[in-house]
Amino acid sequence: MDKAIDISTQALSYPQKHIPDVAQAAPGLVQLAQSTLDPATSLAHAHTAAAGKDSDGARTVGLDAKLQVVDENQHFTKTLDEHMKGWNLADAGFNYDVVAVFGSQSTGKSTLLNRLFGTRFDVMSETERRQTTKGIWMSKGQDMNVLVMDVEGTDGRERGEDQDFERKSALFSMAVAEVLIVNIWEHQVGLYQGANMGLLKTVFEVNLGLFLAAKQKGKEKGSSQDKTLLLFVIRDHIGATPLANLRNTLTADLNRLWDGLSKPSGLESSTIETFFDLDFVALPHKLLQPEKFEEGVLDLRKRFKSPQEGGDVYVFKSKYHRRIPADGISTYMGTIWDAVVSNKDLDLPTQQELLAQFRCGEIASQAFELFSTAVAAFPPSPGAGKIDSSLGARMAAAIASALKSYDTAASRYHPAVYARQRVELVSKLHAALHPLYVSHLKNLHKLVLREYRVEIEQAIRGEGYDFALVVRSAREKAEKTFEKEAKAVVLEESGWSVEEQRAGLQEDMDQVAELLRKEETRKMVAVIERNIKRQMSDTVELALNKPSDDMWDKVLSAFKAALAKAEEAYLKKAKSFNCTQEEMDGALSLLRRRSWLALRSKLQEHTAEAPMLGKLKLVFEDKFRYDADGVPRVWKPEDDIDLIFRKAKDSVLELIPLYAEIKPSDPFNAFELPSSSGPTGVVDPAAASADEDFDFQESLQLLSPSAQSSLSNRFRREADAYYIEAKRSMVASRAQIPYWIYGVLTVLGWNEFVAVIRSPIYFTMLLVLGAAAYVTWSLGMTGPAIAVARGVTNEVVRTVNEQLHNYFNSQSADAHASRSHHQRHAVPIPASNYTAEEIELKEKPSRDKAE
Ligand SMILES: Nc1nc2c(ncn2[C@@H]2O[C@H](COP(=O)(O)OP(=O)(O)OP(=O)(O)O)[C@@H](O)[C@H]2O)c(=O)[nH]1
Repeated sequence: MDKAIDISTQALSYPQKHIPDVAQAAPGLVQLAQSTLDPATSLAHAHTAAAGKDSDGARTVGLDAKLQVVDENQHFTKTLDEHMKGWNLADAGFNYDVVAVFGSQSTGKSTLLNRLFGTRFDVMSETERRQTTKGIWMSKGQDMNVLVMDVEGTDGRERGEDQDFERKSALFSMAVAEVLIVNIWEHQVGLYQGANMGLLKTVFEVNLGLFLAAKQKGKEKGSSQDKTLLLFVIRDHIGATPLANLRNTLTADLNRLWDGLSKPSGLESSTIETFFDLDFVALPHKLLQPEKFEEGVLDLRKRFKSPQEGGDVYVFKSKYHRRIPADGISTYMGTIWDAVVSNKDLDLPTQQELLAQFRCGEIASQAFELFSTAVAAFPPSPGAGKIDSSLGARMAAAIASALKSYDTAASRYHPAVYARQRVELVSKLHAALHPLYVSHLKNLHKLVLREYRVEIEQAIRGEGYDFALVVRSAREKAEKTFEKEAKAVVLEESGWSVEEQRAGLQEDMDQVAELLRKEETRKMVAVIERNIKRQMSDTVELALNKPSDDMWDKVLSAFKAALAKAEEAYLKKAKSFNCTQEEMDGALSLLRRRSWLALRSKLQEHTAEAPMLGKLKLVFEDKFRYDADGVPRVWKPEDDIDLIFRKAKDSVLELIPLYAEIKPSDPFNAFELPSSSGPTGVVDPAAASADEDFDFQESLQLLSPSAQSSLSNRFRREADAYYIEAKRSMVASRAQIPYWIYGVLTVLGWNEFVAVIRSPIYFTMLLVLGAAAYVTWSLGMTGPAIAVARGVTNEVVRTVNEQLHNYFNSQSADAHASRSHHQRHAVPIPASNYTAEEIELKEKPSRDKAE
C-alpha cells in the first residue's frame, strides 16, 4: 500500500471528527488542516499548519495544528505559547504528558504517531523516498492531553554523518519527554552495530550527562523524575520471532551498550534500570497485515490514552512526569533548547528553578494587574473625617483574589521559588494598599475624636453629671469604635500596626477632655464667684451704710465664711473632674483672687463719690438733725447749733479714712492673698486679666488720698447747706404770733360766751353737745371723735396761723432784711406752738432730699 492509501486511511480515521471541530472554532483553519493531507503542500505550511486568523485578524491555532518547534537551522519556535493555547493546554497545569519518537529516518515514525495520536505529521511520499521530518515537530494528541514530538530521524541522509543534531535532539527530548518511543524495524533487532544502537548510546550518554550536571550542582535531579520510559516499538513484526525473544535480544544489547559507557564516579555499578524503564511492543507489518497493524495500533493507543484504558501498562506514569506546568512549557523548552544549542551543561534542576522564577514573576505580575483593576474600581474616598467601613473587606477580597490567581498557577512551580515570590507579591499588594489604610486611619481618627467631643459636650449640657464618668464612658465608646474600624483595615500578615494612631488618638482625646475640663472648671469658678458676689451684696450694704469701727470686721468675716463655703463646693466637684493637686491649687487660688476682686468691686461701687456722699450725709443728718435718742431735733434758741454742727461734721469727716481702706479692727478677721506679677493661667486663660499684676496691699485701698480730699470738700459744702437751713428754720420760727393776741381774743370773745350761757337755745345746744360727748365716751368712740375734732381743729388753727403769719410777715419784713446773714443767736421757738405732725411734715422733705 502506498503513501496515498496511508493518508486516506488517516483522513477517514480522525478528520471526520476533527475537521468539523476546527471548522467550528475557526473556519479559516479547515483549509489549512486539510492541506496537511497533501504531502506535497505540507512542507509549505511548516510553521503555521492548521493555524489561521480569526475575524479580528488575531492569529488562531487549531486543536490539530502542528508546530515545528525546532527548525532545520536549529532555531526554537516563538509560537509555542500560542499553540499551547490553541491546543487548550495552556491552563492544563500538570495535566498533560509529553512523548517523543526516535528512530532511523523513514521508519514510519510519523505514520505511527499519526495513527496513535491522531496527529497530522508529514509522512514521506512513497514515490520520492526522501526525508520528510526535519527538526522537531510537535502536535497535540487527539482527545488526549499529550504533546507529541516527532523528531528528525537519525542517520539522516541530508545531514550525513553529522551526529550533532541527533545529540541535541536527544538531550532536548530527554529533558522534556516522559516517554521515548524508539521505533525500529524487526529486522534491525540484534544488529548491535546498527544506527539504532548509536542513537541509544547517545540517549544513554545524554542521560548520564544530565544526571552528572545535576549532581555537580549539589542537587539530585530535583523535582524532575529520575526515570524515563523507553518504549521500543518493533515494526513489521512478522511473528516468526516471539516478542519475548526480541525483548531479550534487545535488552542484552542495551546492557552491553550500557556497560560499555564510561560512567561517572559513583555510577560505575549502575544499570540501565537505574535511569530507564524498558518496554517493548511489536506491530505487524502495515502493508502486509493492515488489519492486524490497525489492531496493534489501537491497542497501543489505549496505553497512551488514559490510566483507565491503559491499565497497568499505561505509559504516562506520574513518576515519569517532568513536573513542568503547562503554562511554563514554552519558556522551559526554549531555555532548554538554548542551553543545548550553546553546548552548556544542561542542569535541569537549575533550569526548572529559573523557569519557576520567570514564570512565578510573570504570574505575580498578572495577579497584580488583576488586583490593580479591582482596587481602581473601589468607590472614591468618602472625604475627610468620614470612613468607609467596608474598605477593609474590599481590600482583603482584592488581595485574596490576587493571591488565589497567583497560587493557582504558580504553586505548580518550584516550591521555594513559588513561596519566595508569593511573599514578594503579598508585600507588593500590601504596599499598594497602604496609602488607603493610612488615609482610612486618619479619617477614623478625626471621626472618632469628633464623636468623642460631641458625646461629652452633650452629656455635660444637662445637670447632675459626673464629669469623670462622662469622659470615661465617651472614651470607652470612642476606643471601641476605633479598634473595630481600625482592625477591619489591618490586613493579615501585613504587619501594619494601629499603635501609633491609637496613641495619637488617645493623646488628642486627653487634650479634648482637658480643654473641656478646664472650660467646666472655669464655668464652675464663675458660678461660685457669682454666688459669693450675691451673698456679699447685702452684707456689704448693711455694713457700709452703718459705719462703725468693726465695719470691716463684719465684711471680712462674712467674706471669709462665704469663700470657705465656695472652696468646699469647688473641691467637692473638682474631684469628679480628676483634677490634679496642682490644678486644684491653681483653681482655688484663682477662685480666691476673683472672689476678692468681686468683693472689692462691690466695695468700690459703695465707696464711689456719689454713694459715699450719700452715706456721709445720712450719718451727718443722724448726728445733726436728731438728738442722742434719735428724736428729731427742733432748734430752740438755747441750742448751740454751731457746736452741734461742728461735732457732727467732724465725726463724719473722721469716717472718710475708715472707708478709705479695708482694715479690720481685729487682726483675726484680716484676709490676705499673695500678690503676683504675672498670670497663673492654670484654669482659665480668659481670666488672665484677673491674674496679671495683682497687688493685694494696693487692693485694700478703696479711696486714694485725692479721692478722700475731694469727698471731704464736697461733704463740707453739703453740711454747710444743712447748717444754713437749720439757721433759717430758727429765724423763721421767731416770726410767730405773740401770746397777748390770745388774751385779746379771750377778752373780745367774753361777751359771746356769756350770751351763749344765757340763751336757752344756745344752752340747750350746749347740753345736747355734752350729752353727745357722754354717749360718745360711753360707746368708746372717744378716740375717733377726738381724731376728727383734732383734724378739724388743726385745719382751723393752720388756716388761722397762716393768715396771721402772712399778716405779721409783711409787718416785720424790713426788720429781717436789716439782719446780718451770719447772725448766730438762736431765737427760742415756743415748742407748744407746733404739733408733732407739723414738725414731721416740716422735716421730711429735707430728709428725703438727703437720702
Ligand atoms: N513497511 C512499512 N512501511 C511503512 C510502515 N509505516 C509506514 N511505512 C512507510 O514508510 C515510509 C516512511 O514513512 P514515514 O512515516 O514518513 O517515516 P518517517 O520515519 O517519519 O520518515 P522521516 O520523517 O523522513 O524520518 C512511508 O512511505 C510509509 O508508507 C510500516 O509499518 N511498515
